[in-house]
Amino acid sequence: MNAIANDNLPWSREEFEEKLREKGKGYHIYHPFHVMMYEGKLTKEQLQCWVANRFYYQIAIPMKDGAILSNCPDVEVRKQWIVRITDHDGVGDTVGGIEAWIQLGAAVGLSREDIVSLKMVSPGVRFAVDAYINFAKQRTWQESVCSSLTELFAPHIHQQRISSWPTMYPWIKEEGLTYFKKRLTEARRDVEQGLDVTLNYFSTSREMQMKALDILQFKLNILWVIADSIMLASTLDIKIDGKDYFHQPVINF
Ligand SMILES: O=C(O)c1cc(C(=O)O)c2c(n1)C(=O)C(=O)c1cc(C(=O)O)[nH]c1-2
Repeated sequence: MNAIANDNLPWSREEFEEKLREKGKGYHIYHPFHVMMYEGKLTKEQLQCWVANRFYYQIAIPMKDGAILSNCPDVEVRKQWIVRITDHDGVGDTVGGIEAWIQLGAAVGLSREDIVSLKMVSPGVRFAVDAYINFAKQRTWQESVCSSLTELFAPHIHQQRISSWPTMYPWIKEEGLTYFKKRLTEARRDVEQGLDVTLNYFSTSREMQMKALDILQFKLNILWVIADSIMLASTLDIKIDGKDYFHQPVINF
């Protein structure tokens, strides 16, 4: 077998997983805004801006997972996947991730209304998050499952916040960390399922494996653009007619 032919063979399951994990080099943990957050360099207003904007991602996740379920004919996959929705929405009296995120808002000094009104959400964040939901609506369920694999890298960023915030931002109330503590275990469980589906479905050819890497890159880009938009919205104080430029309603020309 010559070298060219070898290039076209699918990677082994282990090699493929390694390639997916290598994508972690582009995770938003390395975005300047998240680096500043970890290093304690954000102001209270910047952290509030991040919490209010990220809420738009939080409420999108169950809708994205609902879209995956609607495209998935496999009962066994659905039985596991549905837990992702209740993780965020809650079940009965058990508080879910969305409510925990509102509590994070309170811990950084935002009211419930500040958060749920979405009035602080920048257009760039809306655009990026909506692209994630649309991807899940339009693509096969396996491709959408693959796009969730940024969660491979999420426990690291959650752990960073749990470790650094008490020292770097002592003014944040302790309940603010509840969401991240909750996600540590949930994300590890989610990743096992997502990785298993991806390694099975995309392993039929090198071309399919490359497609999976592209999908993961698409999702990394979404997270990166969310951080870009939040950084811009929270760093620049641009006013037009006395109103914040980033929160302008529709402008009619
Ligand atoms: O705080 C973060 O940096 C971060 C990143 C990600 C991610 O990597 O997509 C998720 C979360 N948090 C998260 O809390 C969460 O519930 C979640 C679900 C998903 C997904 O794609 O289904 N990603 C993430």
